Amino acid sequence: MTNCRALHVAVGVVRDDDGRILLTQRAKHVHQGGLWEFPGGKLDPGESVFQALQRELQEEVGIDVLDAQPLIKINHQYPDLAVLLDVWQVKRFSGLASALEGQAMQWVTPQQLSEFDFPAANLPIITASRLPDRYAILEGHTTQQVLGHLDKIIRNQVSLLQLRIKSLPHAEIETVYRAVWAKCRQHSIRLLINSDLPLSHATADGIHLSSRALLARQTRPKAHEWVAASCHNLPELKHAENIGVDFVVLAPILPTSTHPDAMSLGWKNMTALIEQVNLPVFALGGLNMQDVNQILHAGGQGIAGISAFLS
Ligand SMILES: Nc1nc2c([nH]c(=O)n2[C@H]2C[C@H](O)[C@@H](COP(=O)(O)OP(=O)(O)OP(=O)(O)O)O2)c(=O)[nH]1
Ligand SMILES: [Mg+2]
Repeated sequence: MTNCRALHVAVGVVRDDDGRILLTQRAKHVHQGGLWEFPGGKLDPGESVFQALQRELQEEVGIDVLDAQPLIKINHQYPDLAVLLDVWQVKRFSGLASALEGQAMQWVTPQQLSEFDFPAANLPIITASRLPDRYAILEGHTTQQVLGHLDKIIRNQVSLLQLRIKSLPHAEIETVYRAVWAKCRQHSIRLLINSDLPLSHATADGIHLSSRALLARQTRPKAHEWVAASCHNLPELKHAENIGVDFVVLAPILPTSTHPDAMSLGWKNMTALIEQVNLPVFALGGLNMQDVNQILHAGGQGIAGISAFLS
């Protein structure tokens, strides 16, 4: 829940043309001093987050933010201070970044982020900055249909994929997995395997827990680089956050053609739920690419979908 007395801070994830991210080091004597951070600072009275972001990045690193979109909101209670970190992804900027306040500054790859010491609130920001705004879910009734869907997903430049294939005949699952994994490696797509599939020893980039599998666990599954989970309500979201899941899919947001009568959350409940966890949340159900902007402004990481990427 948003804490009204929390210090509202605009934070920028700035990337250069090679995809490296800008980090600065906080001065020794300030709150969270000596730790590395994404540049940014407190909102002035009456300022929007975007205006504060523009001002702070001009003051701290001398760049002009031309375009930015929300990435994630973090509510964090430090022993001495509550903060609301409103983290935006800078899409376009002008000027050459330089450390205008005498602070150390570095451009680092998303992989290198884990080598730096950040304030405790920053872990989900780092995760969010390593994730795209689209998460495709691969389904299909036949091997041919699944592989056809995968080709369309690749053409739509999706870089994060869940192998779900629950509608596929059992005997075909292993063969389809092999073909999908080979294509994912070829196209640099991160692949997560749904925990309900009989593929527990298969190699992939991670595991996607069904909500049932999520609730059955008290700890994060080991030996997976990425752990995601399906959630439908606050207890599931909180459980995912508590056991250290990296990101979640929240569903269903809108009614779908396959489940027209199922209860859906709607935009308002979705926004309220996302606000209560510090996790990257993909929205799923009845959504299409035109909805991405609304999802981002509601605090979500982006859109997940089975059919959204098949056009
Ligand atoms: N900018 C930034 N602040 C962060 C991050 N993580 C995190 O916990 N914080 C906290 C530390 C501070 O309590 C607060 C940001 O305040 P700040 O010291 O940057 O604010 P400011 O730039 O307006 O500073 P000043 O003008 O008062 O010197 O948010 C982060 O990644 N970036
Ligand atoms: Mg600052």
